[in-house]
Amino acid sequence: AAEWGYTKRNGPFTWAKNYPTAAGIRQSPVDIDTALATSDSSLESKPLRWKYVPQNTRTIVNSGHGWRVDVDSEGSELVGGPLEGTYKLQQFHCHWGSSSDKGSEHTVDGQSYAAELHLVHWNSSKYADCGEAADYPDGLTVLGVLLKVGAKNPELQKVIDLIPSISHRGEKTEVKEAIDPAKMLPKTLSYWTYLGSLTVPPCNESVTWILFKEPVEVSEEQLAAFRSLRCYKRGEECPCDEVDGLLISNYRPTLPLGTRELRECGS
Ligand SMILES: NS(=O)(=O)c1ccc(C(=O)NCc2cccc(F)c2F)cc1
Ligand SMILES: [Zn+2]
Repeated sequence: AAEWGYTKRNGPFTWAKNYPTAAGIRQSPVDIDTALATSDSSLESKPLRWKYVPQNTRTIVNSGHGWRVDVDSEGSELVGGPLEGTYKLQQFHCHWGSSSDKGSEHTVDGQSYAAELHLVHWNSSKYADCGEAADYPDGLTVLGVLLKVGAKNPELQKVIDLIPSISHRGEKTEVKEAIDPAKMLPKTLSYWTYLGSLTVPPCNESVTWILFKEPVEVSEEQLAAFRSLRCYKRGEECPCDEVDGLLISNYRPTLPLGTRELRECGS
């Protein structure tokens, strides 16, 4: 079957054909209607806490759907807030648009941001690895960070510097200069949280979403670098009808929150 992607032919509105879960009732992303959010004292009482090991960021790969930094989960942990048990960092990646007026996956009161960073964690208290965890409703937690145009982001610059060496799908390279995921998080830790899914096929409904309220800055040049990735393999012709196979946009439009609860912690 034609590989899923973000063009008319293989984009988000076609995914349910090969991935029926994509048509489920616990899908992500969603629009955060701030008026609907309920503040929850139990969230306030258990602060979200994380520990990352910068030296454990191993490789960066062009997945064909964007860049992804794979991490050695050992030594990392995410606890507290809405979470039960301990979650370990598996990878982080980004979503963006063809221009900086769009590109985030979650929107806030209908407003899109220029991009969105996802730090993907799996429940190591209950499951053996990320792949197994992805099959359970409490298996994964993704920390989402909204990115807006502004100053150059020094930590993300370490990713940008590696993009030329992973220009085509399937290419990967060692991350030599340690990238500290903690440095890519906003200063204030207020967040919204709800139960959702992977935002790409197979769209497993196994993600506790934690989306920070405060956006983090990234420069136009850095966003342009993201869009220079290609969605096809070196030596192959471009399959996608995207402008010469450039990955100019890789965000899924929002799905209905439905009857799901949206909670918030912090102002
Ligand atoms: N954008 S996001 O943050 O919601 C997101 C997070 C994780 C993954 C992932 O792990 N995919 C690989 C994967 C893992 C387990 C099972 C699978 F089928 C699978 F494709 C994809 C998207
Ligand atoms: Zn993502």
